[in-house]
Amino acid sequence: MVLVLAATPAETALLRRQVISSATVQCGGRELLRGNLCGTAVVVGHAGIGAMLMAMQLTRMLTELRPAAVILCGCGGSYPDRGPGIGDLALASSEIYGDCGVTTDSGFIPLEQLKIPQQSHLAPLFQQSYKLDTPLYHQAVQLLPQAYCGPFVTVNNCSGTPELSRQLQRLTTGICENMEGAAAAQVCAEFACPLLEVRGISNPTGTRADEQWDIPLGMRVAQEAVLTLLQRGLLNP
Ligand SMILES: O=C(O)c1cccc(C(=O)CC[C@H]2O[C@@H](n3cnc4c(=O)[nH]cnc43)[C@H](O)[C@@H]2O)c1
Repeated sequence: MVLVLAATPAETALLRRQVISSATVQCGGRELLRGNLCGTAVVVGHAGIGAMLMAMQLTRMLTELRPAAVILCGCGGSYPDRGPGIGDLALASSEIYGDCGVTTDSGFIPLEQLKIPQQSHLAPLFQQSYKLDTPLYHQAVQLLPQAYCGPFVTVNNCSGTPELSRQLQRLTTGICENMEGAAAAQVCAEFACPLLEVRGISNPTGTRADEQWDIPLGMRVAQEAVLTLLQRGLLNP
């Protein structure tokens, strides 16, 4: 079974309409949809917005459901001057915590570079980025040749100004900003569960101008990509 996961229900509405032989299952007091999507056994669920809710809900789901893999889908922002534009599809080769660290007069210091003692036998090590270039990712790259592929950046503080946007792009070389991916990658790494992250671009980062945002389009593009992947035999070669 594959767990198809998004932050919000709007990001799976199209997928849920296509699930057949469906039944509702409970996880942590929330409803998930179990069934068959394009010939693949799936559970479709939602974590809520942001890294904390993603970590909490995904931990529950992996513990209770034990999926063979997770596909995280949703909308995301694209950094200026690089890669995808609105309505394009993006696949994550890695996930980076973009704003975990310290902002100083001389720039941003990633948390991983601070001299905080960590003891892995007592607590999990903090890791700034997670590689997602697994066999699942490489299969998806082949099945979705139109997709932009590269690092994704997860933030709590979204880049609503051109300055912050450019800074994050320069520091990370990311192609897509979001609020959940690195947390999903961290939890999946802990559980040794393969993760694929697929996002449709809903907006450029650095602007809040309404005419530059199309959230329904970003959500649709990501879901259509999930359908294409399953129809083309991802996980069922
Ligand atoms: O109102 C704003 O200026 C604003 C800026 C960034 C994001 C939001 C959201 O409400 C997005 C929440 C939701 O969508 C994903 N998402 C979509 N675009 C972005 C983005 O440019 N930066 C970060 N996250 C984005 C995100 O994964 C959340 O689930 C509002």
